[in-house]
Amino acid sequence: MASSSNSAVYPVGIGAVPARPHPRVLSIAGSDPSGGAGIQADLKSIAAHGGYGMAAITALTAQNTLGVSAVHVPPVEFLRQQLDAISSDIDIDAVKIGMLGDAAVIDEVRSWLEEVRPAVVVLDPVMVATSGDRLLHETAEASLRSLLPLADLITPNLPELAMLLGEPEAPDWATALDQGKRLAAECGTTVLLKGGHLAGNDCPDALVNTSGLLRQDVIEVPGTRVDTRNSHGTGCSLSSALATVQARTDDWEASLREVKPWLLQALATADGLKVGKGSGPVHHFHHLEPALNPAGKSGDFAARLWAEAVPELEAIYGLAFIQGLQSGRLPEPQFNYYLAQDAIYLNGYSRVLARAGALAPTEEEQLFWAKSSQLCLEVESELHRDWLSTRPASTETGPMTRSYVDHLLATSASGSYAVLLAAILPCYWLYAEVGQQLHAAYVQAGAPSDHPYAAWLKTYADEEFAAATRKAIDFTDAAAAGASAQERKAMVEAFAQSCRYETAFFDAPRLFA
Ligand SMILES: Nc1ncnc2c1ncn2[C@@H]1O[C@H](COP(=O)(O)OP(=O)(O)OP(=O)(O)O)[C@@H](O)[C@H]1O
Ligand SMILES: Cc1ncc(CO)c(N)n1
Repeated sequence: MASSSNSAVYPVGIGAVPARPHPRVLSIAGSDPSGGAGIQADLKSIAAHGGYGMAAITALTAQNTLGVSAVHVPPVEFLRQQLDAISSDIDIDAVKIGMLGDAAVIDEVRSWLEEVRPAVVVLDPVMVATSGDRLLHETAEASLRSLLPLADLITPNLPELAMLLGEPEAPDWATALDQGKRLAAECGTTVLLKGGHLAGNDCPDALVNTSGLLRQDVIEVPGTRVDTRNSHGTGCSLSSALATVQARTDDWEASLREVKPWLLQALATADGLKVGKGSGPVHHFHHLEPALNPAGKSGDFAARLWAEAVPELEAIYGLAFIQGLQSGRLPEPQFNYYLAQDAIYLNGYSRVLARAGALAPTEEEQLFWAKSSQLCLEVESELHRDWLSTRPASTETGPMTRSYVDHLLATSASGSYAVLLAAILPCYWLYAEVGQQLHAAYVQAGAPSDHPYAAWLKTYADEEFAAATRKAIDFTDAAAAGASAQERKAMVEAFAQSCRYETAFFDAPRLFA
């Protein structure tokens, strides 16, 4: 949770380049109709990093996750028309260059680059697809070499690195680093060495520049290999993400450190996309999926419950209370009302959690609920000590608070552990989800210190609470596995009802404060 919010920080302007929250990024690359590589991957990757993506198509491929079956390179005059149409109208903050196809295309791109001189140029020297198919005509390799000095960053994989130097492929990382240094010195640019083609558990990358442009000649960013065959388009995705982030940070090391965890997570979640029979694409937008959403584990009861929560979550984000909490424009009496009602609610919720402990079938669960019950009371007294002691707020139980707690108490009186857990869960799950989003939005806005609810928002994204939520989800899931069909139906109803109360609870300050 913490890392995803870190990557949302937009620096306020480092070096000479002002921070641009939505860099305009152009991909000059080939089309992959199956969507995993080429311009399709680039546009997703640029958007995933907050950029505005554009694409001038150098070549059309007919390919899928199994391989490339045909390549068509349209007349270069038409590529030039695309490039001119863009640059005559739009200021381009960064360019990513991918598949070029043949020497005529390379010449055209070189002539355009020399004229337009975009601030950031990342060149991914694409030669061979993951499937082994050629994407650059063999006779164009020398032309490609002559394009390298026009780039700020080159991102070869190990076979491409070897080809650019005219040497055999590096058998290990040390040799690759040595080759990278020589290539960087030869063409006077920064080289990003990629470890994807290494054998073994590690997947390191390294920025190399021997002319003093970096903090040191070699900056290595380690990575653990993700066990997946779905890595189609990782190179495209990485280079376009780097171009986008670099336009914001003007710092290659910072850019790589931001992009690499995103790419690793995109690989780690790739299998869930279920695209194609071969090497499928990575999941560019994994960070938009609720972190606690168990959708990947199809068949799980929790996923069934989550489907009930999604519309409610959307309603919550639409509430004036939540929007005001996020923008800081929420009237203070509403905030105070919310805090006071939350304290009252936590007291009732604590009793319900204690009941779950009493019904729990295992000691692990009994302990978890007993501890959670206690924690609730601690948070209640903290609310009184730190927040409510200095704020005027009624101590009367509001109508929504009463209804919600009554619903929980009634469910606990039914005696079914499984149904009780389903009723308990939304308070964890929706709260964790909303808290995480609110906190991420606050960080993304530059964590303004004059935000009246800053201190509150900071307490929201709590990894320990997220971990407890995951446990609560797992216990509910396990309870459902042993429940009758009738009980499972009651679980869904109890869960959905609590979700509705969660929304109503957030809306109550507007109505009753
Ligand atoms: N299985 C993996 N686990 C973790 N990281 C990986 C994995 N495969 C590739 N990477 C990372 O993905 C990026 C691309 O590396 P790679 O060497 O595979 O480039 P490439 O061959 O140009 O990619 P492509 O597969 O798109 O042709 C690098 O950051 C690399 O470290
Ligand atoms: C169009 C296109 N560009 C790049 C690659 C490299 O992954 C690919 N497979 N297809």
